[in-house]
Amino acid sequence: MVGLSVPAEVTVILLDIEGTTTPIAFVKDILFPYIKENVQEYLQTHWEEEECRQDVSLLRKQAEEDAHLDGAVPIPAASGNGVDDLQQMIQAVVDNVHWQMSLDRKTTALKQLQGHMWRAAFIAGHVKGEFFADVVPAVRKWKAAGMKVYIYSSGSIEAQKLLFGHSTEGDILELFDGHFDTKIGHKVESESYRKIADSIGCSTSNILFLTDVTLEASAAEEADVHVAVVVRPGNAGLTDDEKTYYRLITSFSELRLPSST
Ligand SMILES: CSCCC(=O)C(=O)COP(=O)(O)O
Ligand SMILES: [Mg+2]
Repeated sequence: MVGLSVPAEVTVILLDIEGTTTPIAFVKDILFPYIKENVQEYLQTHWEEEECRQDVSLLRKQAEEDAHLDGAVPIPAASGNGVDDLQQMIQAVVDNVHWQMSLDRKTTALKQLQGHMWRAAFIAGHVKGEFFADVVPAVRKWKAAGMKVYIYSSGSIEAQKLLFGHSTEGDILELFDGHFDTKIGHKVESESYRKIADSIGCSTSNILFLTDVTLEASAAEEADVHVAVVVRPGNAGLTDDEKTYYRLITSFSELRLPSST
């Protein structure tokens, strides 16, 4: 039979976003350029607001942790010395954000700011979440079959909700039972998957995780989570060993649930 049989013990499907539900091109060509082009103006406009202050404070803490990295951009503490000081500080934050994005870093600090910046664009309808054509029909089918479906992405939970709540398919947030981001842990660490299972109230072996990134698949597998690697147009290529080792799917429609014929 064509497709991938989902083990009978699986009751939860956990989905990555970029490269799994959503083309990498949408994130890299639409969402990320929006941040790079607008971060300076965003900081100028929102600097005094509490949410923005917290974002900057988290970025500053991250910059301190990153100080040992090649090319790291520090964010000085505020000295309160007037307009020049403020402009220098904003510039440092802009440079830090650009530096982190040039490395496609998945820090909680960067992802939190990005989520806040995308909010206006999604709500105004300037940006709409995009999904591969098989995604929404498959998720509906899984839900009808009694599966729980969760999202686990490096994108902040707030950004995830914007993507699914303001999409080309309308508001499809109701299809998901919950969301996880890097606040629970990084996707390449197996402990994150144990914490996710605890939070859902199931065993790790009840979860099937779908992702495009083999490092994430490997971390999940180490925690006894079932995994399948999703191969989509525009995704990074896999080595021959990875192609042999992992169960691969090119569409969610290839998954065969235990009760499916
Ligand atoms: C609106 S979700 C933003 C996606 C994002 O910022 C990201 O880093 C995606 O990473 P993923 O873990 O989904 O591959
Ligand atoms: Mg991904």
